[in-house]
Amino acid sequence: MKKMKLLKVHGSENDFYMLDAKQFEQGLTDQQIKQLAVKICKRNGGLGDGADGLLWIDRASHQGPLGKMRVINADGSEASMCGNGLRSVSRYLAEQNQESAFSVETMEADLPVAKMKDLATGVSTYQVQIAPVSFKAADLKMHVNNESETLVDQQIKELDSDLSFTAVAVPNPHLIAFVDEATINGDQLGELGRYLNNGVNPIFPDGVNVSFVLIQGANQIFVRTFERGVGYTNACGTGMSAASLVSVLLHGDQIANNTDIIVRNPGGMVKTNVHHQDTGADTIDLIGNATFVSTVELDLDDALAGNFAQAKFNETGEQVNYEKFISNLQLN
Ligand SMILES: N[C@@H](CCC[C@H](N)C(=O)O)C(=O)O
Repeated sequence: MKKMKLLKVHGSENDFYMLDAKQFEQGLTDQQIKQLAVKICKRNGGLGDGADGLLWIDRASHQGPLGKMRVINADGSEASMCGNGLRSVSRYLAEQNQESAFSVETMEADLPVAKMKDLATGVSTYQVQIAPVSFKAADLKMHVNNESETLVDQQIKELDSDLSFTAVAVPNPHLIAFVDEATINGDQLGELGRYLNNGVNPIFPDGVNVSFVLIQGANQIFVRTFERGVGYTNACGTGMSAASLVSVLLHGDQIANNTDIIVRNPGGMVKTNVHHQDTGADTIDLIGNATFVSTVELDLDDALAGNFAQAKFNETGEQVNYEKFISNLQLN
C-alpha cells in the first residue's frame, strides 16, 4: 500500500489535482503519471468530481527555482505551460519553503512568481509570469494559409468565413478571435475546439487551445476557452494571458500595454498586465486566486487502477471565501 496525498486546487475554477512527487521514494514513470491523470481527472467515475488536469510538482532539475511544475491534461497529454495551475504550484512552494518571491521551473523556462495581496478575504492570490511568447508558425506547430509564418488578425477559410484569428504560443499554443456577446455564449467555440483537437486536422496537428474574446470596456475583457486535452474550461490562465497580449496589439485604443487588465471568465476573474516590447521579448503577468479546496489521501495503486472507493477528502474551507468573492463581483 503506497499512500499518497493530493490537493484539489483551482484558479478561476480551472481545477486540478496537485501532487508533490517528493512524497514518493521511487519515482513514477511518465506512462504512470499520464495514466494517473486520466484516471483521476475523469468527470464521471474519476476522483471526486474529476479535474481539468494534474499538476505534478518535483525538485527543480538545476539550481535556482524552488521546484518544477509539469501539467498533464485530463486526456493524458502534457502541456508546456499552465497559468492557472502555476499560481497554485507557486502557493504550495511558497508555503513549503517560507518564501514569497522566487522562480518555478516549467517545461520551457524558469518563471518568476510572487505572493500578492489577497483579491478578497481568504482568497489567496499569486502573480506568475507567462513567457516565452512566440508568434512563429514553427513554435505553434501550425500549418495555415499556405504555410504562412505567422497568423495575426487573419481569416482561416477552412474554419470560418467571418472570424479573424491570431495564433500565439505562450509557450503553449493559442488561437484567439474577437467576437460579439451572442457568439461568445454560443457553441461555435466548441465546434472549432472539437475540430482542432478531437481527431486529425491539418492546421494544428498537435491541437490548440481556442479562445473567444469580448472587449467589455477600457482594459476589461471577457475570455472563454476550449482547451486542448480538456474541452470547455471555466478559465484558462495562458488563454487569458494570450488574449490580453493580442488585445493590446490589435485593440490598443481600449486595452493598454503595461496596465492592469481585468479579465473575466466563466469561473471568476483575474488581472493581467502585458509587457509588449518592440524587441519581441513579450511577457505577461497573470494575477489571480490560488484556492486549495481539499486535501485527498488515497492509495497510489488504487488510483492507477481507477478505484477511488477508499479516497479520503478533507475540505479546507477556502471555497466558501472564493464563492463570496465571486458573488460580490457579480453584484458590482
Ligand atoms: N488550464 C491551463 C492550460 C493547460 C494546458 C492546455 N490545455 C494545453 O494543452 O496547452 C492554463 O491555465 O493555462
